Amino acid sequence: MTQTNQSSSKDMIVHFGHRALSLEDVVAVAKGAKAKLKESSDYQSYIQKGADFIDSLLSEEGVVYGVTTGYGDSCTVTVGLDLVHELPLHLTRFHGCGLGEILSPMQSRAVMACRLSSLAVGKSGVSYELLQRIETLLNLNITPVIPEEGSVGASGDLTPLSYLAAVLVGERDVIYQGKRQPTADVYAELNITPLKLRPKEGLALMNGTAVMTALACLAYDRAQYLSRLASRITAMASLALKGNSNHFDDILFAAKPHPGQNKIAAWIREDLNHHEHPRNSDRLQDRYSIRCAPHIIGVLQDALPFMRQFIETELNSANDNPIVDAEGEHILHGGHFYGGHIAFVMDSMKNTVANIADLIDRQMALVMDPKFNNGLPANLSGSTGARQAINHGFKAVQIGVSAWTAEALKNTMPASVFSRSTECHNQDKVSMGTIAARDCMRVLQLTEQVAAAALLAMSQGINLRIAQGELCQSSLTPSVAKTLEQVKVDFELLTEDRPLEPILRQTVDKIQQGQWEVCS
Ligand SMILES: N[C@@H](Cc1ccc(O)cc1)C(=O)O
Repeated sequence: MTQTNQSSSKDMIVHFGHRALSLEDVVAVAKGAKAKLKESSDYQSYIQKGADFIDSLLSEEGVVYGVTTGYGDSCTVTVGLDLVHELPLHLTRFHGCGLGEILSPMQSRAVMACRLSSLAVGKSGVSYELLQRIETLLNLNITPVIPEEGSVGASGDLTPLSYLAAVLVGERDVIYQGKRQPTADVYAELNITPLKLRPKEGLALMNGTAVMTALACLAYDRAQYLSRLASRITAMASLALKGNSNHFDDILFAAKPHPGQNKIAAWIREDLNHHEHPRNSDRLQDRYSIRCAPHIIGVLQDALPFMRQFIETELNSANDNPIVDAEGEHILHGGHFYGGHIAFVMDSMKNTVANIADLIDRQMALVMDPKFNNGLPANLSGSTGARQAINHGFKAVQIGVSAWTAEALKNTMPASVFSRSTECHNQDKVSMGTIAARDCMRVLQLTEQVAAAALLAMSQGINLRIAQGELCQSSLTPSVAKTLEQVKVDFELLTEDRPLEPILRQTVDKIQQGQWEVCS
C-alpha cells in the first residue's frame, strides 16, 4: 500500500454522518477529497433534535452549563438570558490567542474533517446548518488560518479550534485560492452569510480533540509508508555492504512471531531474493543495524494496529462536553475532550519513527566508512584516479543525516507526561496530545529527510558495487531494480562534487507523496 495519493484523493468523495470514518478518509479530505454530509430527512431531524433540545431546556429551566454559565472554572457565573446569545461569540474571541506556525491548508482541512466527523455523531447539540457550513468550507477549499500552539489537549483543542469557529462566524483569516485573506472579504466575494452560533455551538466546535486527531491521521499515513520504505532501504544497504541475507530467513523469523516484525523480515527477504537456508556464508553476522532491522522497524509495524484503533475511535467519537442526548433528554457532563489516547499514540509513534531515523543513520555510517563497508570507496565517492583527492562523495550528506537523526531523537521526549494544572485548576490534569502530535510531525519530517539521503546513498552504493563487478545487475530483484531506476531518473552517479540540496528536497517530496514504490 502506498501513501494516500494526492491526485487520486481529489476525485474522491468522503461521506459524513453515514458510517465510521477511517483515518484514510481524513487524509483524503486533507488532500482535496470532497465532503458529503448525509442528507436524509431522518438524519437532519436527528441532528436538529439536539439543537432544539438545548433551546427547550433554555426556555423551560433557564440553566445549561456553557450555555447560561461561564466556561470551565467560571461555570459558577450565571449569564443572564439577555446575554446568552453573545456567549458563544465571546468563547471564540477570548480563545483567539494562538501562536506559533500556521497549520498548512492540508492540515487545516484534516482538522475540519475531524470536527465534522465528531459533530456528525449527533451528541453535541449543534444544528444541521452548522455541519453543512463545515462541509461548504471544505468543498470551496476555504481553510481557516490556525496557529498550531496554545492547546493543552484536554479541553480539547480550544484555542486552535476557536479559529475554525471564528471563520464560521465570518471573523479572522482564511486561506482561499492560495492567499491569506480576511474571512469577511472571502464571504463577501462568495456571498456567504456568516453563521450565527446557537447557544451551545461555540463550545461544541471548540471543546474537542480535532486538531490532535487530524495530525494523528496524517502522521499515521506517513509512518506506515516509512516502515515500508525503511525495509527497502535496509535491503539496499545489505546489498551495498554485501551483507548476509540469512538474517531475514523465514525459519529464523518463525521462531519469533511478532507479526509486524515478520512482515518487515519478509519484505527485506523478498527484496534480497532470499529463499534458501544455507548453514553458513562467508559473512556470518552483520552489525545490528542490518541484522536487527526487522526488530527495529517491526516495533512500528506491530504498533500500527493499536494506533489505528485509538485514532479511529477518537475520530468517530463525540469528544466534547457536555454531551447532549436529545433522544433520552439528558445533558451529560464529562471529560470527553481529554485527548489521552491520541497523546499516547503520538508519543509512541514519534519514538518508533525516530528509532527508524537512528537505524538508517547507523546503516549510512556502515556504507560510508571503508573500515566497515566491505570494499566500497570512502563516502561512496564515485570519482576515480587523481580526482579522488578532491571529491568527497556523501560526506556532508552523512553529517546532515546525523544532525537530522539527533534532532528527531531529541524530539521523542513524551509530551503527555508534562501535564500541568491550568485554568484556575479546573483543568488540573491535561493530555498535551497536540504537543505530542506536533513533535511527531517534526520527527516524521526529519526521518523522511534521513530516508531520502539513504535512498540516494544506497543506490550509489549498489551502483558502485555493480561497477566494481561485484554485483550483477541481473541478479537484482524487480523491486530493488525498480527503486534504482526511480532514483536514476533524477540522480546520476555522484562522481564530481555537486550541491545535493535540490535532489534531497525532491526525494523528500516524493516520500511525502508516497511516490517511491514500496512493498505491500
Ligand atoms: N472544557 C471545559 C470548558 C472550557 C471552555 C473554555 C475555557 O476557556 C475553559 C474551559 C469543560 O467542558 O469543562
